[in-house]
Amino acid sequence: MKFPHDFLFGAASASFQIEGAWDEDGKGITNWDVFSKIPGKTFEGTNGDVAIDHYHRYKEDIKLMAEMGLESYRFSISWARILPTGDGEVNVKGLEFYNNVINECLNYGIVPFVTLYHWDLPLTLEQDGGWTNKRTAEAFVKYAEICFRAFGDRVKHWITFNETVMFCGLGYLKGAHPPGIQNDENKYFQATHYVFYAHAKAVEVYKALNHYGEIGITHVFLPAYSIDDKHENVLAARHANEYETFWYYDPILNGEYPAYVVEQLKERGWTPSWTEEELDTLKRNAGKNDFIGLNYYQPIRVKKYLEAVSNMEHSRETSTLAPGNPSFDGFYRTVKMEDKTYTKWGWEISPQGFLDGLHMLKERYGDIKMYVTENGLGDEDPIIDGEIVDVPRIKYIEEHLKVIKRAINEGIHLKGYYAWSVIDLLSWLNGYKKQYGFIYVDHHDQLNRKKKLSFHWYKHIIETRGEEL
Ligand SMILES: C[C@@]1(C(=O)O)OC[C@H]2O[C@@H](O)[C@H](O)[C@@H](O)[C@H]2O1
Repeated sequence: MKFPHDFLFGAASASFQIEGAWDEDGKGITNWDVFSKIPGKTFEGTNGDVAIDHYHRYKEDIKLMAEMGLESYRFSISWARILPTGDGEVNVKGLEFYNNVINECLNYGIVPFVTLYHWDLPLTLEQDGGWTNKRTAEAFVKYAEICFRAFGDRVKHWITFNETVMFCGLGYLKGAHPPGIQNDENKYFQATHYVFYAHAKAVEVYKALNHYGEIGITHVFLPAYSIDDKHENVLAARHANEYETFWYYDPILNGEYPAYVVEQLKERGWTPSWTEEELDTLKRNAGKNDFIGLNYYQPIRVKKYLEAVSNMEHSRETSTLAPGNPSFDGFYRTVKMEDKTYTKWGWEISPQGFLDGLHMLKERYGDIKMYVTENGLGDEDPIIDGEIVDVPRIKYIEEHLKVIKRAINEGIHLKGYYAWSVIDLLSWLNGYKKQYGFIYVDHHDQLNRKKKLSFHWYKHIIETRGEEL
């Protein structure tokens, strides 16, 4: 049986990770332009100055996507190319670049699926408190409206934010992302709240424009499962799901925060300084979301943790989501299980964990449309006689597509799959070592592109609409 005719087979990227041209054509400086140049912050000192030079090679890259038969391309816009100072004057050359990318996609019949924020924040806003300052939320809404008006005649699929838990958690708890703050729970929860507020306002603005497209948000999907049936470990899994999933999905889809977390924040003095107007904005716009984007890579296996963790010392290594670390509040820790399989970076490979988690989401949020906006295998791809033979990636994606097809047959409202990533690109914490792409980039030979084995495999899957899976 084939995937439904309206199911989109896609692949994804992000501006900072592919574009380069960090200071070209009027682009403003971003938080990552600065943070990635602080010694020790990134793997082998990699930064986005050149990345894979997509800014100059986007026509070649999109042509390769068309050769793969890609139906949709998810990419992000760099805010600082559009508004170099975050909320000041528009940079026309920034609009021009993304108009060119969008038009190139449409020339090949590739559906553009645009992420407005994938972690690269204009530096002026970061320096003024970043997401802990309401100014940033208001600036985001201005930026979003400029993009809706500039591209909305051709872009009909919009994602406001990518993985809020990552840029807020790594920014204010682990310190592995800008602004590099560790263990500041107040800033962390405040930042997440202003992101949700900015999202709700942007949805309201988009709907008022009557562009007849769709808008949503992309969250990490990290379903937590207890390592066994012990009551304390089952409670630990509930706690993990409340803080890592429901805290993120409830304010978007239900328009209010999960009571379990709100109560505990009150007890611990971590409640954001939210206003009635902000909370009402969440409530008023929750029903206007057209979809939720899920970035699924792995579940987490948790057990109760019994030690105080205040002022833990974090590092890039403890921020890679590999199991073994305690939660920020010390309530649980993740566990590497003997009977599971893991990637080279210690992420569990569990298509079943995804299927079980999808049913958990449907139970809590109903029939909301969902896209898998990221899924893929980070690996060091084997090269045999000059060919990139990334069989593990083919197996990983194949198993997850099989589960997605099964989920659809079990009534889960899934409408598309975007592999991370369309092309090998710069990883925030892993430089160019952790590859995800269908297309190889040769950093030893002028960033030349080369089709991997998975490129030809995914092309076949798209052509046959996954009938054999
Ligand atoms: C942490 C990590 C990784 O490097 O494996 O997770 C998978 C993928 O998620 C994306 O949203 C990030 O933009 C991309 O860089 C990747 O980041």
